[in-house]
Amino acid sequence: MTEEEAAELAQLERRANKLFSGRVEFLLSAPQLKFLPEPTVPEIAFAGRSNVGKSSLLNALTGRKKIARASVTPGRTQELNFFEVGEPTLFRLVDMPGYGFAKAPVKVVEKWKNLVKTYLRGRQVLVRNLVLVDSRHGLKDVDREMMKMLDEAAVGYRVVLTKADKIKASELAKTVEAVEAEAKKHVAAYPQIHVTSSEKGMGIGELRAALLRDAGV
Ligand SMILES: Nc1nc2c(ncn2[C@@H]2O[C@H](COP(=O)(O)OP(=O)(O)OP(=O)(O)O)[C@@H](O)[C@H]2O)c(=O)[nH]1
Repeated sequence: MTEEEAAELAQLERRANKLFSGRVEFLLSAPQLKFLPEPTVPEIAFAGRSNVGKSSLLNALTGRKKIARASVTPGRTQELNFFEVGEPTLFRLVDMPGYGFAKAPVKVVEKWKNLVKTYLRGRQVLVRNLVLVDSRHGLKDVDREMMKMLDEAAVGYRVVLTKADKIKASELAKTVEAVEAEAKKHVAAYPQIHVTSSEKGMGIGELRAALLRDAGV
């Protein structure tokens, strides 16, 4: 990276930090597609297995303690939750229901697939997706299914490792390498992945800056 590029990135990060610490507001929950908000601004959606740390990451990004509910009961949310960022609203963050919950009844899984697939394929303002993956576990088949679904829907996505504080640096490096190698094989995935810890604030500034770029603001 040249000095100029580094300065530009630092400036973007400062702008992103300021924006995320400003107005971030819950807009609505959509249990069905007919409840989606008007497609007036770009949207960035968050996906991941139940308990991956999605609510915690949303809270860390927005600097709030509980804008999104962090839960101890996996697989609870079955709606798309919309949060607005900026005043006036510049873009939205969309919390998608967690997947891969082993005890979920077939009907719940079907409902999830239907809602998520249709949203991903049909939402014109959806500019980016984040696929969250637990650093300790790496990619699971359910994540690969999600990535395939995004490839097919032609929605570009970033793979984000969560809970990086929970494993040793050497283990983390191995996981990063393995996940990046796999991401390169997916047409819609960014080749570089993000490493984060909501608990320690690791990778949060960089991810905020990336989201600003994605939203084109
Ligand atoms: N050590 C550590 N723990 C984390 C981190 N992020 C989340 N956790 C913990 O992991 C558990 C699950 O986190 P959530 O943020 O509720 O996960 P979720 O993906 O929103 O879960 P669902 O609501 O089931 O979809 C909680 O006990 C969090 O405190 C992190 O960066 N580091």
